[in-house]
Amino acid sequence: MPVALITGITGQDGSYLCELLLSKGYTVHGLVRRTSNTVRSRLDRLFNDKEIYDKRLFLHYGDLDDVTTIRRVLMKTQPDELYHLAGQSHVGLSFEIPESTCQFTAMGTLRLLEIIRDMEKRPRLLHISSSEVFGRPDHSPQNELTPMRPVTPYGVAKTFATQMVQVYRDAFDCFACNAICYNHESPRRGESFVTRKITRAAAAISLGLQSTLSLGALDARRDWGDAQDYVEVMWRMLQQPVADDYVIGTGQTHSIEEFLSFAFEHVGLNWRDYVVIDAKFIRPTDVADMCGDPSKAKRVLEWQPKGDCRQLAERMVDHDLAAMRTQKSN
Ligand SMILES: C[C@H]1O[C@H](OP(=O)(O)OP(=O)(O)OC[C@H]2O[C@@H](n3cnc4c(=O)[nH]c(N)nc43)[C@H](O)[C@@H]2O)[C@@H](O)[C@@H](O)C1=O
Repeated sequence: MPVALITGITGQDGSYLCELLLSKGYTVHGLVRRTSNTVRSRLDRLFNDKEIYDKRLFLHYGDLDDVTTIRRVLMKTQPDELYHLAGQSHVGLSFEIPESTCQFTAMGTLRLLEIIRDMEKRPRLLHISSSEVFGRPDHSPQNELTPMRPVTPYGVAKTFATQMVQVYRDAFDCFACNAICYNHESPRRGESFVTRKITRAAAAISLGLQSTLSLGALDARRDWGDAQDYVEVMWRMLQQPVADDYVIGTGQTHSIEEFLSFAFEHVGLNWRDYVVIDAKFIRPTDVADMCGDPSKAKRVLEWQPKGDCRQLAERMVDHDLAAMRTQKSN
């Protein structure tokens, strides 16, 4: 039975990946941060399945800046595959906390690479990189050869981590891959990211629970994919004979205004009646129009991005409506 270790298992991607690996017969270990909040709602379904939780899913406390503990967990679990998804992932927040963003996102990755380098039986490593590494590229769509020119603290931290993965692959022969992911969303998306903020607001406004939605700049365009679809491709990357980097996107972009329309139209409302611009959500620098070229992933990994953005937005609104209705009736 293959063994996987996931950092960031309680997040959107980590929880979907955990489900995918369990469905494929893996034993899954997850690294979780010790906080006073023990609610891990994205994993609830799995915790309630005794067969899985007792025998094939194990959580270990450990922070990315705690090398001793991470080394101990790696030595104890001896994973075949290590999916490194943890880190400070909010771009806007990275302007407020650049040091800790770099500590976790950049240095955290280097620490993992250093431990793997010393291991007798090295796990295959998947590092989740980001389209933010491209910053303001001079061509669109971007692919694996597009130069990295980040413009945000988060983008800089991800660039460091991505390039370290390449260095450890080349210099030390580690099986280490970068999944250069564009935005990917789902009903499990964190509530401070723009898509989920919008779908929750559309649901809440339609139920009379909220009256306005405060946002920052609305002109950016993003290549929004489906998170569940993206974890499948992460797994495929580690099944290849050779480690490599892949751009993971849909090749299509939408503006925030379009996403607003998808979500609000679904509940019969016009977003223009509710959105207010609040300067506190406008970033000092932002990437404008990000579009991924997934040709290599399609060709080598035989992967086809699924779904469209309107359907994704509608699915998220439906989820938020259902959750709010349940809460309201309790
Ligand atoms: C690929 C990349 O994808 C994500 O980063 P992101 O693209 O920054 O995602 P977001 O949802 O925070 O912002 C999208 C856009 O929406 C604008 N925007 C307007 N008003 C609000 C607003 O009120 N909140 C937020 N969050 N954004 C807003 C904001 O300025 C930006 O232009 C992360 O997963 C990251 O980890 C990652 O790797």
